Amino acid sequence: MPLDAARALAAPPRTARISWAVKDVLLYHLGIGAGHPATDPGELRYTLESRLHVLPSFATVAGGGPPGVIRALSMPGVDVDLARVLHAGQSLTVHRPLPAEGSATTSDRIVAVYDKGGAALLVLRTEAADTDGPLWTCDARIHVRGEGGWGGDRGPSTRGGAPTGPPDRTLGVAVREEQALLYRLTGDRNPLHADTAFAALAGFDRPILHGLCTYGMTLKAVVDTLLDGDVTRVRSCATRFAGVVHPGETLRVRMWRGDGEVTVAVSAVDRGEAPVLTDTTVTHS
Ligand SMILES: CCCCCCC[C@@H](O)CC(=O)SCCNC(=O)CCNC(=O)[C@H](O)C(C)(C)COP(=O)(O)OP(=O)(O)OC[C@H]1O[C@@H](n2cnc3c(N)ncnc32)[C@H](O)[C@@H]1OP(=O)(O)O
Repeated sequence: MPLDAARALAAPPRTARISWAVKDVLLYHLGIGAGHPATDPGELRYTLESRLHVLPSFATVAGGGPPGVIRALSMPGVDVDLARVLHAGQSLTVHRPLPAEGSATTSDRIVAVYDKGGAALLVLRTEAADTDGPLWTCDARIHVRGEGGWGGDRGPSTRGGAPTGPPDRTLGVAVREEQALLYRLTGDRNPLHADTAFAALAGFDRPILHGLCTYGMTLKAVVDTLLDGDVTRVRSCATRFAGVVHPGETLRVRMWRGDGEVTVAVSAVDRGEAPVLTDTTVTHS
């Protein structure tokens, strides 16, 4: 059976040792569009080792990618076809600022399996710690088309939305044509993001962008626009991947300030403002 919810939930956590270097952080920042436009000197904090700050979303790729992507999809009780998988949501809590180089022990396990009828929704939790204590906790929500309908728990029912009032800040963010090809070098080599033939198997007419790439681009937009470029102020970032992003298109990032948090909505400008990220919140100091 490709998906056995009880077995997946009962499986013990998997642990791994990961490490990363300055070069990995620089590559990640390029992968999410840092340095664009190249004329902005502030971008050097993402692209020059002597001024390097680590965007907390680097946690989602530290050590060569989420201890998942393909590995997450082949654990006890989970053996699903990659062409049926979409990233549906992501949350990250950083327990302290990420160092530009380091090593950690990660532990990951499936913490929920929801039966959405036509699909299953898996929640994969990853916790990372080093010798000084916890570093980050991530939850990835993974949508598996065609795997629902076993009569299991449907889970929470949330419909994507955004605040109704005018945003405090709005930013246009260009996604480069080669963005997915660059981003995949950070670890997620899912052919969905590079190979037109594979994208067709998943029901798309061309490769789509990694959800975690849009996630990083959005967090960077918030940090640069509302947090004075200070990556250490970020505490958490949660989002729902409500619609696909195509390399080469322009995104509109709308931000609403709250008390210690920013609510964000991202849409595709040239597709009638189709929602891309909804239910997005960045908490900060
Ligand atoms: C660490 C491991 C990481 C693994 C990553 C995987 C590998 C990567 O390479 C893959 C990718 O990056 S894919 C690219 C990024 N993702 C996308 O582009 C997906 C865009 N979203 C969609 O297409 C649809 O929203 C879609 C298809 C996701 C859902 O659309 P619909 O079927 O129309 O569903 P909808 O009606 O919106 O919702 C159905 C039920 O599911 C719940 N739900 C959906 N997203 C959720 C989320 N993020 N969190 C919680 N619940 C969520 C809905 O609430 C709904 O529940 P119910 O029916 O009970 O109300």
